[in-house]
Amino acid sequence: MGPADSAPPVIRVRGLHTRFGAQVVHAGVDLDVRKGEVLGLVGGSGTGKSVLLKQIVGLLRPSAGSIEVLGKDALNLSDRDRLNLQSRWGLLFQDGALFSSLTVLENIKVPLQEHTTLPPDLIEDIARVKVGMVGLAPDAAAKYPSQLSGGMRKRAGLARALALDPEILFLDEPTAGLDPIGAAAFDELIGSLQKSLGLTVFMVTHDLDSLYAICDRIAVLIDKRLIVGTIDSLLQETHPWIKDYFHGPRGRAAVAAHGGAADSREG
Ligand SMILES: Nc1ncnc2c1ncn2[C@@H]1O[C@H](COP(=O)(O)OP(=O)(O)OP(=O)(O)O)[C@@H](O)[C@H]1O
Repeated sequence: MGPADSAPPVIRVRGLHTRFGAQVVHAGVDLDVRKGEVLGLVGGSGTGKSVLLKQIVGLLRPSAGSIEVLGKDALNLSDRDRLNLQSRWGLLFQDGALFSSLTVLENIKVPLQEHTTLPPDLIEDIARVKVGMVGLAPDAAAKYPSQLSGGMRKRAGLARALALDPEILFLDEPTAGLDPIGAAAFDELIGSLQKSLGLTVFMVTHDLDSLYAICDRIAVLIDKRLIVGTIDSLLQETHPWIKDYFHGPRGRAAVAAHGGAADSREG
């Protein structure tokens, strides 16, 4: 069931360094994201998770190192190749980042209008399919973002991220701001879309429930580098931050909710 270890990585980061003035954020980050896996990126506040995501999608440039996405050198792309690569991933930021002056349907149409030459009626049909795909009622299509709940806005943002049938889905704190039931429903939606569409998912999160529910592997940003493993392997790590994170009260609650066995490993 799990993604094959032998498949070439969809995202490959090597020797990444990031510096903002005197502040060093990353000092030798290495990462392989495998095709078809859900990788969760966690770490303390301000450790550089969002910066890493932005670097992978080309919104920020690292100080040194290499980033390959879908076999392309993401730091040295022509404008044409960049546009082409951007059409192969979907991006969902925390608040959905919808255009407030456009309806849900119009928001979903934007990437189709920007990246394809499909006729308007086909774009309309595709956008309506995406509305259904993320579990929004058909009448949500005509609403403006301000008329939606936080959960609906996230779903609309997800529909837009899926507009071009991407190979990779990037999510930054997808469940932030949702109540536990809404967050669990959103996790379930991402998990089922990932399976049915064969997506590779790269997700920055603070949500331990999300890690247990849908992540195949977890990358922990710690001491300016990444430690990558499965939940089971990370439960055995001795680094104090990782121990606190997975064995602390929230970690125990997540284990209890998802039927894991962290406590038995603590003794
Ligand atoms: N464009 C930028 N210019 C200068 N400093 C930046 C920039 N973007 C981020 N930083 C700094 O880099 C550090 C890492 O920021 P980042 O947003 O990646 O943290 P994070 O791990 O996502 O944190 P959180 O979990 O709190 O969202 C922070 O100290 C932040 O202030």
